This record gives sequence, structure tokens and C-alpha cells, in this order.
Amino acid sequence: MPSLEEELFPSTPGKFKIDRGHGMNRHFHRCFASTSTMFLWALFLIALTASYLSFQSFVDSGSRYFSASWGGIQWEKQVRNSAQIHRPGGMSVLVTGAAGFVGTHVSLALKKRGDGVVGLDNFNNYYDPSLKRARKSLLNGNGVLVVEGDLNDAKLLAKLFDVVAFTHVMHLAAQAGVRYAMENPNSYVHSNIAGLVTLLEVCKSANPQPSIVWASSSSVYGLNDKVPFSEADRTDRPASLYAATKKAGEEITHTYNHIYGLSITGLRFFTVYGPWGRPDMAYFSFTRNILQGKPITIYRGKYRADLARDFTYIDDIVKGCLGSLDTSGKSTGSGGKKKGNAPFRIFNLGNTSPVKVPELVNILERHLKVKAKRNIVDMPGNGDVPFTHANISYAQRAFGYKPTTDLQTGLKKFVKWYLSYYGYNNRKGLQ
Ligand SMILES: O=C(O)[C@H]1O[C@H](OP(=O)(O)OP(=O)(O)OC[C@H]2O[C@@H](n3ccc(=O)[nH]c3=O)[C@H](O)[C@@H]2O)[C@H](O)[C@@H](O)[C@H]1O
Repeated sequence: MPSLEEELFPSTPGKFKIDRGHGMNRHFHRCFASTSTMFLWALFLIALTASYLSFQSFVDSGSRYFSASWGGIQWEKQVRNSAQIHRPGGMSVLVTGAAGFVGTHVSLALKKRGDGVVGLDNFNNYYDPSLKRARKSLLNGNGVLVVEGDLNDAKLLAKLFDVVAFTHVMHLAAQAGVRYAMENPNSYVHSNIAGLVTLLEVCKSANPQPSIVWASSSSVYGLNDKVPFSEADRTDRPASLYAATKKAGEEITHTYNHIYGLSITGLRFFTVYGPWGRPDMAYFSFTRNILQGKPITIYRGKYRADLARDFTYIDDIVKGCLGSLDTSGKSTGSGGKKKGNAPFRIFNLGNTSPVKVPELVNILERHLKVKAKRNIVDMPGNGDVPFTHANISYAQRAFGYKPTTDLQTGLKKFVKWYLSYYGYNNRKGLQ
């Protein structure tokens, strides 16, 4: 015969339902026959509920206390130190997505020339977080603090602006990747739209307001087939949700520029590659598979045409980011009120010479001295575009942007880094 405890707190929902009818009533009659027993039971249940609730609130506040990775006098001191400017006319920059690929390189370059840098990153697991941790160590070793937190945490952002009057924000935190948007669409909305708005809200209220430079994407050109892609071309036909969120970002930042006088520069990056890169990108995953003897899948476009990308080396992108920061012009607002017009700019940062994906594989084979096992398939309807090709004349005029690294040279540097990071036996690269 089941015990009272089993009757009241069954281990499976099925059990609970079966015993709900007459049998249950019989037990209740037996147990609560007298009023005094009922009273004692009620007291017992009230005490049980109260102690559960107070224990729960203790656990909650305790975990908040123990897991908080920011706040406190010591933390504020570290933030201030990291933001310290060490050159005349220098800037203090909040770099979001600092433990990401581009974020790491830009933070190092800024620090190296004497600017103050504070990083922010949520270390999510879109790709191997241990690579992000390694980048963080590299940054720490070079005097850049990376605060662990999410872009959507308005309190943390406001606190950072309380502690440091950032002159600039380099906003690189985002949900990247074109094809992953079909798997996890909401992560794009969370980071690229909600996170962007949270950041802009804090920036618009900051006093002084910072100037903002942020990462848009070549993917906004979508189905545009006029080449090379110019900033004046239409960008209203995105082919992926990723592209759509980046395009939305361009419109959203325009609003904040218009209403609040924030200085905004959007950079359309063209397939950035290089050392410390992103493992989800083709050049990186191809390298891993080639070294491990696994096949690689190469997509092919309509009429069996090869896909092509304007692959852009990270050092050229870093120069473009620093040039944008240096020429950004000031925000005009204060306390959330616009005082005049502020710059609103959008630039392509590409390489101006597209390379077909099979040619990328040829170059990797030469550098790795291993033949790839090629599996050529028709491009699935996954948001990919057939080709990209940047016209960079706007950026050239504004800050002398001129890419200097071709794919052959850039991939050589990437492969050298890859082998030194993962080792020849490539164990860490297995995933
Ligand atoms: O410029 C951008 O704005 C974007 O650049 C990058 O996107 P993409 O240009 O798509 O780069 P990437 O994935 O390396 O695929 C390269 C090529 O390999 C092909 N490709 C890819 C994978 C595969 O298995 N096989 C294949 O043929 C594929 O079809 C494509 O032709 C960033 O990831 C993105 O976050 C964004 O910043």
C-alpha cells in the first residue's frame, strides 16, 4: 500500500493523475478526520512553505553575490587603470566583443599606441570559449581588462560609464555567422538588435556622449548584383537573418544619431580572416579538416558557378577601425538631449579583390602541404550570397584606408598561427 507521502508527492505525474479520484478522498478522510489534526497539518504546511521561500531567497542572493563578476572598489580601480590614456590626444575606448576575433586585434592595437581600452565580452559558446579565454589572457598580458558581461546588461554598461568617461565605443559584440541564423534566429535578435539598443540607450544618456564605431557587414548587400558593392547601392534585400539584423542596426543607429546627436560610424566588414580567427568560418574549419584528413564541403552557386568572397586580412581591418575612430567626430548631445548634428557614416572595409572558394582551398593546401578531400555540393538555401566585392573609395577618402595583404600572404600568417596554437597534432582543434 502506498505511503501518504507517495500519495501526496508522487514521483511521476502519471501516478498523481491515477490516484486523484475516490482513493484519494478516502485517504484524506482518514487523515484529516479530526479538526485538530487538520490544524496541525495546516501549521506544518505553512512552516514548510515559509522556510522554503526564505531558503530560496538566501540561495538567490548568495549566488548573485558569489557569481557577480563586476562591481566593488577593486574592480573600479582595474577598470580605471585599463582605461588610462598614455599618449597626448589619446582616447579611452570601450570595446565590446573584446574577446572576439576582431575585438582582440583592435584592443591590442589601441593599447599599443597608448589609448585606454576596457573590453566587454559575454564569452558565449557559439564557438569554443577556450579560444576566447586564450584571447582574454593575451589582452590581460597587454594591460587590457576584459569585463565579463552581456551587452543587454544595462546596469553594467551604465556602471562602466559611471567609472570611465569613455570618449569612444568600438562596438564589435554580435552574433556572427550567416548560416547559423537558421538554427538559432533569436540569438541574432538578442545580440544584434536588443543588445545594440541597450548600448545606444546607455551611450545617449552618458555625459559626455561617446562617439560610436560599430561592425555592420558586407552581407547587407544581399541580393545586390551590381559590382563592386558601393555604400550607395541598395541594401534592402538581405539574404539571411544575420544580414537583416545588421541592416536593422544601420537603421537603428541612424535614429540615435538623428534624435540624440550620437556620432556613429558603421563598418561593413568583408569576410575577415587571420590569426586568432573564428573557428566557424570556412578558412578556419577547412584548415582543421584538411589537417585531420576529413573531407571539406565546398558550396557551388547557380549554374555550377564557384562562390567568391572579398576576403580581408585582419591587419587591414584593424587599420580601418582605428582610422574610423580617429576621424569619427564628436557626438553633440548631453544628458539625452541633442545639441546639433553629429556625423553619421557608413564604410565598406574590404580587400577589393574577390577570390573563389576553391582557390582559397588551393592556397591552404599549399601552405599546409596536405591535399584536401573536396566534397562539392550545390549551395543550399542557407542565406549565403554568391559573391562579395568591395568598393572602398569612401573609406580611402575619409581616412586613407588601403588594404595591403593579399589572400596568399594572409593565409600564410593564419596557418603559421594555427599550427603554433593548436600544434601539429592538432588535438585542441578537434571538435
Ligand atoms: O562579410 C561578412 O559580413 C560575413 O563574413 C563571413 O561570412 P561568409 O562570407 O559567409 O564567410 P565564411 O563562413 O567563411 O564562408 C566563406 C565562403 O565559403 C563558403 N563555404 C562556407 C562553409 C562551408 O562549409 N563551405 C563553403 O563553401 C561560403 O558559402 C562562402 O562563400 C562571416 O562569417 C560573417 O559573420 C560576416 O561577417
